[in-house]
Amino acid sequence: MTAVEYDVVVIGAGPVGENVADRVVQGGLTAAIVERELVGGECSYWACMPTKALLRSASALRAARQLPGAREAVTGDLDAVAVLGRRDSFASHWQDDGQVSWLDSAGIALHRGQGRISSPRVVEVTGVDGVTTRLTARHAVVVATGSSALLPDIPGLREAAPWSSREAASAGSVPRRLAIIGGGVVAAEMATAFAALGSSVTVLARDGVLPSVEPFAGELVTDSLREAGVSVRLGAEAVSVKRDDSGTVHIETASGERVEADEVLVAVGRTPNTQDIGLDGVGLAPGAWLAVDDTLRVVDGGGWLYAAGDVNRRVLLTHQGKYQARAVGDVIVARAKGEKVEDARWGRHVATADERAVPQVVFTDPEIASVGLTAAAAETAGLRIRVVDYDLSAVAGSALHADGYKGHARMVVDEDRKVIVGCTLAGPDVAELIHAATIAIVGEVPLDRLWHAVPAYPTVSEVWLRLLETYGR
Ligand SMILES: Cc1cc2nc3c(=O)[nH]c(=O)nc-3n(C[C@H](O)[C@H](O)[C@H](O)COP(=O)(O)OP(=O)(O)OC[C@H]3O[C@@H](n4cnc5c(N)ncnc54)[C@H](O)[C@@H]3O)c2cc1C
Ligand SMILES: NC(=O)c1ccc[n+]([C@@H]2O[C@H](COP(=O)([O-])OP(=O)(O)OC[C@H]3O[C@@H](n4cnc5c(N)ncnc54)[C@H](O)[C@@H]3O)[C@@H](O)[C@H]2O)c1
Repeated sequence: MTAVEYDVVVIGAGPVGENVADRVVQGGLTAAIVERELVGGECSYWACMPTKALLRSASALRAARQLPGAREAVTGDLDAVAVLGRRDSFASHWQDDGQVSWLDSAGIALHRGQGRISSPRVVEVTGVDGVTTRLTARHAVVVATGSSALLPDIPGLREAAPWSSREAASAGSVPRRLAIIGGGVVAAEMATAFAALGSSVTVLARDGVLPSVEPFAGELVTDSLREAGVSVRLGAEAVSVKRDDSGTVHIETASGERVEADEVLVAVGRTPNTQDIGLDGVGLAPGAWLAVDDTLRVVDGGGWLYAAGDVNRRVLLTHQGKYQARAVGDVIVARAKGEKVEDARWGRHVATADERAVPQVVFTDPEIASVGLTAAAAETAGLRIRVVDYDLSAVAGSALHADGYKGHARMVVDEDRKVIVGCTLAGPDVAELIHAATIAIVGEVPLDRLWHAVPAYPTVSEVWLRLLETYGR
């Protein structure tokens, strides 16, 4: 067995692992990264990038159709083959050469294969050829193995060969009929995409559509999916699934409804990739999410084991995982060099924004851009809040942006501190607006001062002025 020593060994070369390794190398340490599939991870090939590529052309087409003059210039329907082709290039045709070159240029050593922790600070990598390499980390091992789609225990589901988000994101053709089990982010985005691409889509949304965002946002998306011809069945729970000999999938719900489809996509959440990474050898439970302390060190992990990104379950989003990666990389370097660890709230070595300042954009029609707490979450957290709502279509910039612009904005104010703790914007092209709210929340900018942040006229951002006026001075 070959044996190599590095300062830091990272398991998983998704966006998070790559950023951890880069950060420690920039800090003057050596790093190796272990990857069993493609360097770049879920986000690059089966999640963020391909799904957003699937959605973007339809969104541009909708925008053109909402404008007289442009509408008349649109002479055909969405070209599904061209959309899938553009998606292929955004997934780099499922080749990772570009990312491997980047690792090289960043000075990070790549070991391909399944990584398993065999003893403290030791990772064994088994390649496809069965050859094992032993990597010893002088300072730290970082688990950045991400998550996989969860398959619920519904009779017949596994045998029916369902799609997970991977098959949806990388689909080579558009099924005539697509059924989706789940109503969360993946379900809402993929229903939007495949309906636009020409599928007849049915969504079985047991717990509602986008139940974790403000209720008005989920309602707007539900209405618009229905307008696009999607059958959205709220409260419907799939209880049995069967694929017959002709390939048709039959789904039965708890209330006895029956749905037929050519493919069924299961989108009911994620499970951590920790089943086969050697956790039992260091006294941790295989298959469990990895709990971490404020500096992202694994609880009961001996002090040398860290976990960042999806696998620690703090936030299952690329940008937030990369934010954690910067903190982890820096804290490993600080500890290795005996430097001061800055672990107070908002310190350099902690990911404080994970708690209450996480932005997310759901690329549905309308887009849902949110950051921080919903009104319900703020109340559950015991905050004394005031909810400020504004009709986004009443803003001059929105009316100009598209005829019949439909949208809504909500700001949640902590009345004791007079700062914003949450914001949700629902409307066409609101994605780029949310960073202003993120800054206000992270910066804890007092409302009195926000009055002096004047949005340009006539932009959709003027909703900020309207929200403040509605709140009152
Ligand atoms: C359909 C879909 C769409 C999404 N869209 C967005 C979006 O628009 N914006 C957003 O912010 N987030 C989005 N997400 C979430 C985002 O994809 C994840 O939060 C992100 O990929 C997490 O990054 P990660 O590095 O933690 O894990 P991953 O990207 O899962 O990478 C982990 C890597 O570790 C490797 N690995 C695992 N175990 C081992 C092992 N034992 N040995 C070696 N290698 C191993 C895997 O092969 C993988 O390459 C989406 C998710 C899905 C499912
Ligand atoms: N644009 C984005 O930022 C984006 C896009 C896609 C995915 N993601 C990330 O990927 C993660 C996974 O997305 P997801 O949609 O799979 O999970 P999710 O947690 O967003 O939604 C899963 C939904 O399935 C429901 N559910 C759970 N078990 C069920 C069952 N047995 N039957 C029916 N419904 C059930 C849940 O109530 C929930 O609403 C999310 O956490 C999200 O952060 C982000």
